[in-house]
Amino acid sequence: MTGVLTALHDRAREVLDPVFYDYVAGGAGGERALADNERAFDRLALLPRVLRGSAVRDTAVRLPGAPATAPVLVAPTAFHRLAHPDGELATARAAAAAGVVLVTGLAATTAVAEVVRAARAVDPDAAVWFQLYLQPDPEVTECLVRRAERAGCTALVVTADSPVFGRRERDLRNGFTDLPPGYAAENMRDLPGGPPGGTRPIAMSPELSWDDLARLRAMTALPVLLKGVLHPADARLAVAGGVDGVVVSNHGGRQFDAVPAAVDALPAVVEAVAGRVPVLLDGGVRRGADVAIALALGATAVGVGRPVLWGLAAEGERGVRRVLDTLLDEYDHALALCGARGNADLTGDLVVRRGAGVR
Ligand SMILES: Cc1cc2nc3c(=O)[nH]c(=O)nc-3n(C[C@H](O)[C@H](O)[C@H](O)COP(=O)(O)O)c2cc1C
Ligand SMILES: O=C(O)C(=O)c1ccccc1
Repeated sequence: MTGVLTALHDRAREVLDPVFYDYVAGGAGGERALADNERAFDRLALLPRVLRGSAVRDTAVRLPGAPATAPVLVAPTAFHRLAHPDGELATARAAAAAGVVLVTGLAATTAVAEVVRAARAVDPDAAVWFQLYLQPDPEVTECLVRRAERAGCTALVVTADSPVFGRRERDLRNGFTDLPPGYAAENMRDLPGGPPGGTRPIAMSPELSWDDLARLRAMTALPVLLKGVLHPADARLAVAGGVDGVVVSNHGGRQFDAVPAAVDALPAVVEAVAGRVPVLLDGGVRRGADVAIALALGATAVGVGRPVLWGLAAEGERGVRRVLDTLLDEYDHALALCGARGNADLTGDLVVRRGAGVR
């Protein structure tokens, strides 16, 4: 029950300011979607094949803007310096050392150029992607894209599940609305229309449309992934709009309480995308077996959000490294126990509903 990730979570709860702990741990509304993300994995089981394994298992995946890489990514999360003084620099070093793609966020407390530099100092081939919210002013968006390109990011992840900010009852109760003094969203510094040397607030807009995605698509040669897709029709529109990947996500249950668990939304999106681009998933991944379940259901890779912040808060770079290494070790072990020689042997017939029997 209490694996490495649980222990790091417990430690993070002890060391963090309770207001920031709540910000990370919490979700929108009654936290039903938050709880369901993990519970949905608990409701699924894997049906191993026997006598067909291998001593060496091929866990590498091909993703846009990344060398052959592990099937686990660091999902974009805000404000790493509130978890640990080394902030995003520690996360970047740990991800690079583990061979994992880091998706650094628009709301990072370290500028993207510094994040990429830290990752590349560990591994010159380390892949860092940049997550952004399309800003209502296209000039601001363009400036952010150029910044990510110049920094050396190899893909963009556009988060589409936030037309408005989620109602997070813990944050409302605690009065947590923004970064405390002394911290800033460094990627928002020196932008058109903003104060010289200062930062602009990150805007969310309910008026964004597929035209805005098309404008971004035309703005850059970098691969673009669309994050926060749950409806299969949106997955089809995204592929038609030229995206290079789709991320099935409910934002860790932080946006809308009424949505299903990410892994429950995955199969329909995989079917709609029909192999045209990779489908990624995040939300509720806590064990290597969860990675295996998601891949068996058709995901190419999964993102982890909160566990990375727990590792960071508990032990800095070392804690993030422990989170990622544990998930990758557990995943390799799950492959062995499934009789899989690699990711490709994880097929849909291996996934059954726990408690429902096997047909
Ligand atoms: C504290 C925190 C901040 C987050 N900030 C962002 C963000 O700025 N942009 C974004 O696209 N997703 C953000 N997310 C969502 C994550 O990218 C991811 O979808 C989610 O955490 C996955 O669920 P998990 O925490 O269960 O792994 C955030 C999540 C957390 C916990
Ligand atoms: O907290 C979040 O989930 C999030 O996505 C976000 C977005 C903008 C600023 C800070 C956090």
